[in-house]
Parts: sequence; structure tokens; C-alpha cells
Amino acid sequence: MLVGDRPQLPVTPAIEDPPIAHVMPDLNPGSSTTPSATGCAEKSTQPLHIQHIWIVTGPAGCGKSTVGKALQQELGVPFLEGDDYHPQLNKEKMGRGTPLTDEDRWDWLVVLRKAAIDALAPSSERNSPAGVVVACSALKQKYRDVMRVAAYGSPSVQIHFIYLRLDEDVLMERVRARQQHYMKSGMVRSQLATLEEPKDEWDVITINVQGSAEEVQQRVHDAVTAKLAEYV
Ligand SMILES: Nc1ncnc2c1ncn2[C@@H]1O[C@H](COP(=O)(O)OP(=O)(O)O)[C@@H](O)[C@H]1O
Ligand SMILES: O=C(O)[C@H](O)[C@@H](O)[C@H](O)[C@H](O)COP(=O)(O)O
Repeated sequence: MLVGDRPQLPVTPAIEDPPIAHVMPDLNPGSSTTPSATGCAEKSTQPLHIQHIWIVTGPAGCGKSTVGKALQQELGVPFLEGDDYHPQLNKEKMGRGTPLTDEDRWDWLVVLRKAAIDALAPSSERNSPAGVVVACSALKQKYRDVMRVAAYGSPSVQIHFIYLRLDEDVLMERVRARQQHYMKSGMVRSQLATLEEPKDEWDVITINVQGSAEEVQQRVHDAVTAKLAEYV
């Protein structure tokens, strides 16, 4: 299987990560429903209680936090701001204008993934929100693969990336205008150099985020609504 391809169940994790795999909750014990090859739940007498992890991705300034918070309101689920999970050293490094390395990002991604899993309510809590929204740049495919592990082995958990696409000049404008953030506009170029735009990754929804916040939110709403309709 190529990385980024839709996994066929049963899934053998492509990334070895025993500690997380062992603590992953069985979110739907006893369900007779299994996901189909298209990832949509097949109808059965006992509906599968799907829990969706929505990861809002893209380079600094594309609108991850803005879109993520709006989506949180709309879906009524928890929101995790990826920046809050960086160790202080990473924030200081970025604040000095030095891009992070793969090594710097690794622990951050693993911690954020665990937080996303923890934020999903157990399946016994039927009235609890069915999911979580996470803002995380996830610039490279291998970073998205780290996050994908959150859904491996749990058929009731579905992961979706919402990639916010924006040209460099508008990214620059937005980061320059943003106040009191460690990430300055000088980092935009390195973010774009690091970025591997998702192509042919089955679980990625790409949204053009030119335009006002309201226009963008409407596009995100339409895309998420269409995606959720696949699970009805
Ligand atoms: N559609 C938009 N139009 C104009 N400004 C926006 C839009 N979306 C977000 N912003 C602003 O751009 C800046 C970067 O947005 P933010 O959500 O912090 O991006 P990220 O979390 O991806 O770095 C913020 O000041 C935000 O208010
Ligand atoms: O709001 C922002 O400006 C971004 O979210 C920013 O903080 C950054 O994208 C990552 O959190 C850093 O990690 P990466 O270098 O992996 O993007």
C-alpha cells in the first residue's frame, strides 16, 4: 500500500508505534457493523457510532485556528490547537525564525495525536460529541501519516484532513497582520518549502481559502456536510 492510500481493514499500521497502539480505546465494542472498502459504514441492525477526527492543515497563516474554532462551534466537539502542544523549545526556535526539523516535529505530532484520541468520548457516552477538531500544520505526507495512526485498528474512528490552500502573498499578508504570535512572516517561505501538498491522499479535503472568513467557512461547512453524508 502506498502511504496516503486508503487502508483496507484489517489494517497493519505502516508506522510502528506500540505505546499509542496499545492504549487506543476500543470505541465501539460489540458492534456488528464494519466499514466498507469506501470507508462508509454499511447499514446493519446496530449503527456504527462514528467518531470523526478533523485535522485542519496547512502552512502558517492559512487559517487553521480560525477555521478550526468555527468548525468546533458548528460540530459541537472539542478543539485542539496544535500550537499549544509544542514544547517551549520548539516555540522559541520558531520565534527566532528557525524552521523546525523532522526530529523537532516528531514528539509534537505523537503527543497531539494522543490528545486527539483522548478527546474522543468513549462509545458508551452516546450523547457526547462524536469527534474532535485539531489544528495542525501537518506539512509533509509523513506527518499526516503519523496522525493517521489515530484511526488504525478502530473502525469507528475516521480521520479527515482539511487542507487549507493559499498563495504565498496572501499567507504573508495574513501572518504580518497577525499580532502576538511567535510565528512571524519570515517563516512563511520555509513553511512553503517544507509543504508537500496532499495529492491523491484519499482522506484529504482541499479547500481554497482565498476570500473572507465567512466565505471560507461556508466552503468548509459544505465540504464537511458532504463528507458526513457519506456516513449516514
Ligand atoms: N479568510 C480570512 N481572511 C482574512 N484574514 C483571515 C482569514 N482567515 C484567517 N484570517 C486571519 O489570518 C491570520 C492567520 O490565521 P490563523 O487562523 O491564525 O492561521 P494559522 O492557524 O493557520 O496560522 C489571523 O490573524 C486571522 O485572523
Ligand atoms: O499558527 C501558525 O503560524 C502555525 O500553526 C505555526 O505555529 C506552525 O505551522 C506550526 O505549529 C509549527 O510547526 P510546523 O513547522 O510543523 O508547521
